[in-house]
Amino acid sequence: MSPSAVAAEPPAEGIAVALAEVSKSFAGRVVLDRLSLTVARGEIVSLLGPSGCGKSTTLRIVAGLEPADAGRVLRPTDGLGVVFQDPTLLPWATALDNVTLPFRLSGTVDGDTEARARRALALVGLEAAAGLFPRELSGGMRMRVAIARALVTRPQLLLMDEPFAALDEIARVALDEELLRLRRRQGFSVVFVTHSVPEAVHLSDRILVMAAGPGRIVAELPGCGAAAGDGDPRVTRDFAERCAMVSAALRRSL
Ligand SMILES: Nc1ncnc2c1ncn2[C@@H]1O[C@H](COP(=O)(O)OP(=O)(O)OP(=O)(O)O)[C@@H](O)[C@H]1O
Repeated sequence: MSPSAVAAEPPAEGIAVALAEVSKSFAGRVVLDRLSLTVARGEIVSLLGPSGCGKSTTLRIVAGLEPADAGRVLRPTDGLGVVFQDPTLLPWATALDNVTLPFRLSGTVDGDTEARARRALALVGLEAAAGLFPRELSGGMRMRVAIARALVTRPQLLLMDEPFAALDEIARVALDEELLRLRRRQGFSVVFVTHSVPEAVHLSDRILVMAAGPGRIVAELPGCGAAAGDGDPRVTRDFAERCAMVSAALRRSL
């Protein structure tokens, strides 16, 4: 961490993450300029914006993988789960062993570890695949293992960077539904980076549209996440209208 980097602090009650006036430069080029955002406990918030506007940098600062140069970063002190586009599973380890990895990395394996990993696999519908290796799983199943690994420690906050972008449309929508179901069940918050307007609208309670040069939030719009029920919201007129509003904000951000 550079000497000027800001340290993270725990957020206030009811808040999952807050960035206040966060700035970040790479080699003298300002990538984020006094960016502020707040995510409430249990909320799903998507970051949407043109390529290079700083979505991943924002997520990496929240994750603590990148230091901010200025501003305040408030995030949970008791761990968070991170899922990237590449599920980054260990190819030589079974699905079960991949899910136990966070405990092995932190040296906290105990008599309950395997049962917790099996429960996390069951949460994503993969209890029967515990003994399979990544090469024996489809792309969607590998991503489910990565989600189980991110959730196995029961984090309050999940950070996801285009996690379903490499999947086909059917697998992607199924995982969007899965994530909403898991959130209803476990109550975690999500910061979700995506390039897909329908995905952002489907999943999110709120959508933050970013613009580049330097990266900042230029619009905030409601998604369907909070209203998600059993039916498919993507076929409703309300869904189409929300998508049109987000697309218009995205066009204005260019
Ligand atoms: N470690 C780094 N060193 C130098 N420049 C970086 C670094 N990380 C990101 N950048 C630059 O910061 C800018 C924002 O990158 P970032 O990956 O956050 O954008 P993004 O909105 O997530 O893009 P995309 O949608 O294409 O994934 C880009 O110009 C990128 O080249």
